[in-house]
Amino acid sequence: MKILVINPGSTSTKIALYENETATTEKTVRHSADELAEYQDVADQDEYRLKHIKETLEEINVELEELDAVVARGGLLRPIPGGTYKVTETMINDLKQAKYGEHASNLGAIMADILSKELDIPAYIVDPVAVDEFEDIARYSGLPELERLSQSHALNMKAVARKVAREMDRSYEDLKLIVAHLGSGISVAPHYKGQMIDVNNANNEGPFATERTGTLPVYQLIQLCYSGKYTEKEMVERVLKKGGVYAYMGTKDIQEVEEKAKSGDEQADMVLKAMTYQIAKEIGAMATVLNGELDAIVITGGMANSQYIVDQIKERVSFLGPVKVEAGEEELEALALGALRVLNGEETAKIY
Ligand SMILES: Nc1ncnc2c1ncn2[C@@H]1O[C@H](COP(=O)(O)OP(=O)(O)O)[C@@H](O)[C@H]1O
Ligand SMILES: CCCC(=O)OP(=O)(O)O
Repeated sequence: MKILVINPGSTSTKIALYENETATTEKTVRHSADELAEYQDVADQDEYRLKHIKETLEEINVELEELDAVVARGGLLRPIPGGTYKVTETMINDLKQAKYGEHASNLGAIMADILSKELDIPAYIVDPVAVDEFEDIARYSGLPELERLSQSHALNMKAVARKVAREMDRSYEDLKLIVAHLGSGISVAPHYKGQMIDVNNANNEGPFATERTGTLPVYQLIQLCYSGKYTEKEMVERVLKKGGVYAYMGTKDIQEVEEKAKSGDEQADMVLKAMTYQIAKEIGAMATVLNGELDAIVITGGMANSQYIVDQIKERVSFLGPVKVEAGEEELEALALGALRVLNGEETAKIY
């Protein structure tokens, strides 16, 4: 089985070719803020990103016709259980309208659908960002009409949690973990015996991140919304794409900010310290969801590559339990294996 794996992130498109369980190629195409700024909506980037995917296949001498299936990271859909889903028209309609929000992962199913129709092969998504395993108590926000939504890095958090469980010689379904994914957005989730029973919404709650504000002071936010300074679209962009580290430092490159901090830039140092302070606070809050009983805290995602960032978080949370670092992400493999389970008949694809 030759499976094309597509993972569209906020700043990159990760592409892999799998031959059964083995990755024969993995490539990350980085997209600059200027390139992406040309597109009004996330869904408009489909042809631009597909061009990069097709060029990658050409570089490795793979004809499109050789592919047996395509699998992609799933986006902001209605809240659904985890698993592998067939890409369907209903799913595509919700994603194109951004019915549950704008996010780069919405492009996964959209691009997989185009290729699936072009090549007459099946298309799937696995553990999309909309995976919802909340306990009901976690759904309360404080206003009945605003229910909290589970929108997170579910795919990577679950894949990494399983990996850590294997390393601990335990089963994921036996463990109590807090997993913090530090990417363009940040998710901090308590995993209780294989279920992600709470998580800050990585789009608009919790710590500020590379490009996102996270939780904001709500009264001041209302005042800003009604100040006449910004349209609704501009406010959404400010919260999702132009907030967080970017708003303070004018860059989404955390390595650049770290270098500045290390060379004595006080603003850079404070911004990183404030972000790691908020991440540690969120981990502390999630520890209460597990009544303080946890087997490990797992730090993962792109920013987990930074010892500087990891050390600052560890300093504040180590008292809660052992901290394990799984830098980067396991998303491409998790996607490929999710598709393979369906292609091999071990699992039936769910319908959205
Ligand atoms: N070595 C590193 N040190 C610090 N930050 C890093 C490093 N590598 C990647 N990052 C940061 O990680 C973030 C991207 O993480 P990733 O998990 O790939 O996210 P996404 O898929 O959400 O774009 C970016 O903000 C990037 O600057
Ligand atoms: C919306 C949740 C997923 C998320 O934030 O992903 P990125 O960090 O890749 O933007």
